[in-house]
Amino acid sequence: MTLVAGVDSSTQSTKVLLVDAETGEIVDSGRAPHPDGTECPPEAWWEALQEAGKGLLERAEAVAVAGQQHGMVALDADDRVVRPALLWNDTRSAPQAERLTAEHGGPEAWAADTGLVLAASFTATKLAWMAEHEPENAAKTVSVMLPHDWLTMKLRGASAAEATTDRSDASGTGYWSPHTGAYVPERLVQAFGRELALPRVAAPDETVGRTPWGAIVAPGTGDNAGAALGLGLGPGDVAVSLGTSGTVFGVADVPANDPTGIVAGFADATGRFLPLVCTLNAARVLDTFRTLLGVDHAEFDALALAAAPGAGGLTLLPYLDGERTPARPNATGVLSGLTTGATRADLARAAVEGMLAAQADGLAAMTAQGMETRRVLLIGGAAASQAVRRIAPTVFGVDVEVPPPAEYVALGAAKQAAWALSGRPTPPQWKHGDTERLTGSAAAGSPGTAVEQYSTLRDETSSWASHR
Ligand SMILES: Nc1ncnc2c1ncn2[C@@H]1O[C@H](COP(=O)(O)OP(=O)(O)O)[C@@H](O)[C@H]1O
Ligand SMILES: O=C(CO)[C@@H](O)[C@H](O)COP(=O)(O)O
Repeated sequence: MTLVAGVDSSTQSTKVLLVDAETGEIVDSGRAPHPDGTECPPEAWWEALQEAGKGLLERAEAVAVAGQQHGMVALDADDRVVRPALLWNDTRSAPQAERLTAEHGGPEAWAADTGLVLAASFTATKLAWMAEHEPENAAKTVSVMLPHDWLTMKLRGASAAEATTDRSDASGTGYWSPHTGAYVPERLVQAFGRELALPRVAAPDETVGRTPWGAIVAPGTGDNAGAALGLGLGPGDVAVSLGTSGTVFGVADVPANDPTGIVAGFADATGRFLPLVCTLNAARVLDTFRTLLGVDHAEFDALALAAAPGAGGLTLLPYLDGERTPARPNATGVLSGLTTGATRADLARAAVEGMLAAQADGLAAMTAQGMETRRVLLIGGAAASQAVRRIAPTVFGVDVEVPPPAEYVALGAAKQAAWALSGRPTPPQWKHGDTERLTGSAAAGSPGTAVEQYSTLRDETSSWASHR
């Protein structure tokens, strides 16, 4: 049996899958946690990769790394990390996002040039923040790359000069064009004040190097593009991924061009495109309320499912760690409609409904961008929640399909590794088990539903100074 390994270096942990290259059957897996926080020394990801991949990686004939998008890994002339990586969910560069947008052509020009309207998540704004706030670190920086680029370089034992990235992760920087497939050096200079060495953008199925044990290394990819590849998304398929981030995405033949900035014009891992909406708050919203209620996952689900739809009028605006969609980087959560009649069950239900309603906004934005939605697939850590599965169709107003539980990002990375190893023109078509289909009754947005409660509160709070 030919084995390949797929790595998902995501926000909270590293997951490694060892997979049969022919069938996609998962033979073995490992996992290791990452430190908490919105900045992280890249060495911690490398240690987690060693731990999660112990006894697995050396058995693989090909390896690929998918990773959390956008994180700024800045390196000096000796390829040493200059400062802890600023992650996609770090909102400190929101003022730089606003300034760069205003000073250099406005949202339309950025969307046309880079597929993105700048938000604090994107790498360009993090570079601008470092240039403004840490001039000594900025002066030392000679190259910049993304988490999966850095890990891929480490796996190959390569130097920064030899480093590679892929289209999907390059498309989340703010200095790469999905239209031309090339970097846009002027945008990088506008952000950082000067040029920097950037990783070469490899072809989707390229072999970019070898590991010390002789396995081939594929280019890797951003985590959402990894999930799209792992799921084998086709026309009309839209994935909703509930990890630290909540993401709504599908594959397309042309890049999105959304001057409102809600839908990002990313590229995918196969040569196509990946329109995507991202919220900063998803699985951790449930973690926070679960901890406050002092219950485990199963007890939390039972509570949420015991409450009536609408949670007795209790409504959560789930922007606990600031928010990207809508663009409220300094926002905090808001709980509205609290009465003496509120129950623990209402509180759990409000958390689930508020988190899902924010994703419903993402689905609506994808439709507004012309993305056809024939099937909604629910994945990510919080898709394991029975409450999320049962409540999602009622909040989204459409049936939801849950694929068999798996780490689809790591599976996508493994599929890319198998593709590079095979030398074939297209990725392997691995079969998954059957999806579970869940049906809801309430239509999204109709009066009295969670979406209506959420959107009213969302709009009412838009004028709050703390939410602008
Ligand atoms: N049964 C469950 N119910 C709700 N949330 C869950 C459940 N199992 C795991 N999670 C949550 O999923 C999250 C991790 O998901 P994951 O997709 O790996 O995140 P990330 O990709 O951001 O690292 C954690 O916040 C965890 O608490
Ligand atoms: O910023 C984005 C997408 O634009 C996030 O989706 C990150 O890529 C992190 O993903 P998770 O670790 O939450 O899966």
